[in-house]
Amino acid sequence: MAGGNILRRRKIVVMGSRSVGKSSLVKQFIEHHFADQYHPTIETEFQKVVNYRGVDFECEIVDTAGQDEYSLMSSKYVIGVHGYILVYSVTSRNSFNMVQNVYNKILDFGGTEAVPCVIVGSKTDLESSSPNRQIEQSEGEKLAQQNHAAWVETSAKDNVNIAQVFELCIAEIEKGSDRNLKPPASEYRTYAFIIHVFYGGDN
Ligand SMILES: Nc1nc2c(ncn2[C@@H]2O[C@H](COP(=O)(O)OP(=O)(O)OP(=O)(O)O)[C@@H](O)[C@H]2O)c(=O)[nH]1
Repeated sequence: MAGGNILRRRKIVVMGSRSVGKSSLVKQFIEHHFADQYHPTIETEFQKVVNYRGVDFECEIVDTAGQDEYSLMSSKYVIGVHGYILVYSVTSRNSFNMVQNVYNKILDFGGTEAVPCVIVGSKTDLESSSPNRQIEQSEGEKLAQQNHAAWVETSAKDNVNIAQVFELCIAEIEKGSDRNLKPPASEYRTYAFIIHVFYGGDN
């Protein structure tokens, strides 16, 4: 391998309510542009190499369609995923509440107590115009602390803190590898199956 570098692959899923600016965040990061028009996302995957502390991480970034309280968690957003970016708009209380809802569903589905995560308050450029800010910075920080997550506010329109979101996510993922977290339930099931096959399950 050139220069002895190991390319580390990391899968990151971007979730949150509809229209909070998930696609705009990802597109600003990958393609360096912002569009005012709203086109609801189906689901899109992007690849980008993120350098964090001198190490290259090949990131697969999944931009999801947006969730509401009735959305069911899918295994494709849990199995093989290393970290999450959970987005709310600072102009929407509903979207802020949805972050905890989505985070809880991820934990329930994975059977784990925490996942590497960055909580993002988007659209800060709108705070001085209409609609005004509904979520104070202190509320965002508190939510992140309660969930052992990182937190940052962004504007995709003004390109504020966009790259930081992805660097923070890698940082949380790397921190997570030291946290000695309980493996997800799906892994327990795999271990149980292997033990059953190799050592017999009749005793
Ligand atoms: N002013 C401002 N508008 C933004 C910002 N980010 C996104 N928007 C606008 O908000 C609308 C929704 O943005 P999207 O990026 O499509 O939101 P999304 O979360 O991907 O939406 P879904 O695909 O429905 O989940 C669009 O009209 C964007 O132009 C921002 O930082 N500032």
